[in-house]
Amino acid sequence: MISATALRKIGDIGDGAQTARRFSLATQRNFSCEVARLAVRALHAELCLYPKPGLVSPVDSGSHTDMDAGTFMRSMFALRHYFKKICLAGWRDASFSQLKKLGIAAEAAMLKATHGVNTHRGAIFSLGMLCAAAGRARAQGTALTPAALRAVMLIRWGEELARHAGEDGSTPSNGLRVAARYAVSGAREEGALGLPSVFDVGLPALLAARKRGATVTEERIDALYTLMAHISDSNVYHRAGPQGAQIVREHAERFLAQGGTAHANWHADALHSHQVFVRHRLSPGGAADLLAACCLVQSLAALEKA
Ligand SMILES: CC(C)(COP(=O)(O)OP(=O)(O)OC[C@H]1O[C@@H](n2cnc3c(N)ncnc32)[C@H](O[C@H]2O[C@H](COP(=O)(O)OP(=O)(O)OP(=O)(O)O)[C@@H](O)[C@H]2O)[C@@H]1O)[C@@H](O)C(=O)NCCC(=O)NCCS
Ligand SMILES: Nc1ncnc2[nH]cnc12
Repeated sequence: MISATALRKIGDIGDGAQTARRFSLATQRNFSCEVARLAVRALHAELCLYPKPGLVSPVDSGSHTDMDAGTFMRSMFALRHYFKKICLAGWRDASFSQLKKLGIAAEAAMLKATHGVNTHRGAIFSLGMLCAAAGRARAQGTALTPAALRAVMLIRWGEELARHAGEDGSTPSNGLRVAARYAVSGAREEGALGLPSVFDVGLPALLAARKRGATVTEERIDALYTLMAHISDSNVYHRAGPQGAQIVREHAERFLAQGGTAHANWHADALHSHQVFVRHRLSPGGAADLLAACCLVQSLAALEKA
């Protein structure tokens, strides 16, 4: 467990209350609009990436029969106000229960837009917490670096996120059912630990690919496969149990062992995985959400440099 003092040091966090007063309402709104725009762009980038094994893209619906790229577009459109609101809430030092209310309302907006299909529940949670952390960081005059975002999230909402992970939830979810049946962790534990799969797994993979000169598509494909190899995706367990999770891990590990997108044949290999996943109805939706979260963290850091 990282101590609060160490986290403060990483985040270089100043006196939040005093710094917050220096910003006008218009500044707060403009910043929140920009963060919301980046969040929607991150979801769009994930959707457009192809070939993603078993996942929906503009090319096809992968392992899904109840949704396509249009469903995701409607969901994204419905979520844009949520990302702005949760960023502003973070700026204004909202409690976790206030953030949760926004998250629950966003889930309802998503379900209305998609006629009951869960397109982005994981993203509402992880990208929502990142938008709130970005707002809080900016209010405190803290840079939007990945380390600072994580530190701000854990310092301000870490305890409540940990409590949320231990709660049963008012309505049973696929994630809770999977956790009870297979004793695997999922989105709740990710949140409680400050999104380690984003900061310690996906983001380093994106950066490593960028460093070797990969294209944007290639760096995102590498990050997606790295996430698939590392996380317990409750969507995969829910649909196909531990055997399905084993198939996902094997494909991801093989792809990465061959060098990922640095391998000349990566596109054909990814297409092959896509076909196998569709045959088994596998869909690593949790990894897809976390990839979008990585893209958001990357663009927030770039915003800082601009
Ligand atoms: C904390 C919550 C996210 C609730 O989580 P819970 O554990 O209760 O589980 P789910 O409701 O199942 O939602 C979790 C979603 O998170 C994604 N996910 C999966 N594994 C991981 C992981 N290891 N790390 C991070 N994220 C993960 C995953 O999202 C994707 O899967 C979607 C499809 O899922 P599902 O509906 O199961 O799929 P189908 O196969 O279509 O199901 P059926 O039709 O068969 O039923 C896909 O679209 C991706 O989005 C999981 O879905 C959070 O919901 C919560 O607490 N909400 C309340 C609001 C709140 O507190 N907000 C806090 C402030 S923001
Ligand atoms: N592209 C995608 N396909 C299926 N499920 C997802 N969950 C998040 N993104 C997804």
